[in-house]
Amino acid sequence: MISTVTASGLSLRYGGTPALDGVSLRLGEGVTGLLGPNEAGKTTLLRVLATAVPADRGAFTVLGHDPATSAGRQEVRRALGYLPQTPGFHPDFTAFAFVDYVAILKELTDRAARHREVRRVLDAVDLGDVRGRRIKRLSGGMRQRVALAAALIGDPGFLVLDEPTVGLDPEQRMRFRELIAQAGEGRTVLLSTHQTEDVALLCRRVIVMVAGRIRFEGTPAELTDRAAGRVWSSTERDPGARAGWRTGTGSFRNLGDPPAGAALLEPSLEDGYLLTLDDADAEVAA
Ligand SMILES: Nc1ncnc2c1ncn2[C@@H]1O[C@H](COP(=O)(O)OP(=O)(O)OP(=O)(O)O)[C@@H](O)[C@H]1O
Repeated sequence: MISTVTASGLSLRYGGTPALDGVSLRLGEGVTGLLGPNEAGKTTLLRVLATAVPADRGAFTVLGHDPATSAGRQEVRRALGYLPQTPGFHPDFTAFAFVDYVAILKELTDRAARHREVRRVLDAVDLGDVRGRRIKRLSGGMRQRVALAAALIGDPGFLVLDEPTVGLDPEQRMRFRELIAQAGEGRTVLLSTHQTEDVALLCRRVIVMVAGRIRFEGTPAELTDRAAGRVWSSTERDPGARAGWRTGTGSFRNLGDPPAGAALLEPSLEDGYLLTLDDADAEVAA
């Protein structure tokens, strides 16, 4: 993998709590999923990489630019498209006016060329027909697409997406996944999500963060493999399981170290993720 984004030893404390605790990573082209429980530090990592907040320690580069200097920071921002967790829409703006406003901030000064670019990104997210509609009259899924269009302005080489599929219905989520997969062709995308299906279906690589640290980095198949031979079914809750839940069929799905003769099940990416979190807890407790 050719690295397009590299980070080493990124740390950031809010008061006494480390939100990032020595994060080192390498990203390449394609979509990398960022999974982790609430408060793991995912948003903080994305904000640091998007140069919205500086780290206390550590360094990173984006497409060869080092944001430690103001000239480098400017280049990183030029190369960046950022969809934050809560996009700051002005509800009375039309979709076109909002994306145009972002395009102005991204230094697209020629009006005609800028308007062409705004139409291009709105068409790319299938909002060409409603570009004149006010944002307050758009559905939640459409608003997310407006935010994605804004992030795509200027064809950035590094796209940072913070939980873009939250609150979308399954059909909208599927459509959004397609758009993100398309966006991942030829550029580096870092996608924070709580949806393990998002990662299984569209990510080339996956990072799991727990308590400000990276606990896993690899392919979705490697994360799934962590649960190989560690998922089994039983008719009663297995007290020896690290985690277990009743499924729709009434049987229990158990994770951990199976008893002899257990009925092993095919692992999912979610199983691998849950066991990675549990292994991390065990490590902290040890
Ligand atoms: N601006 C801030 N001021 C103080 N503490 C903060 C701030 N931003 C984040 N934190 C703290 O840093 C830690 C990491 O938060 P962060 O939002 O990065 O986690 P997250 O993994 O994105 O969580 P979620 O999945 O809930 O969005 C948390 O303990 C959070 O309370």
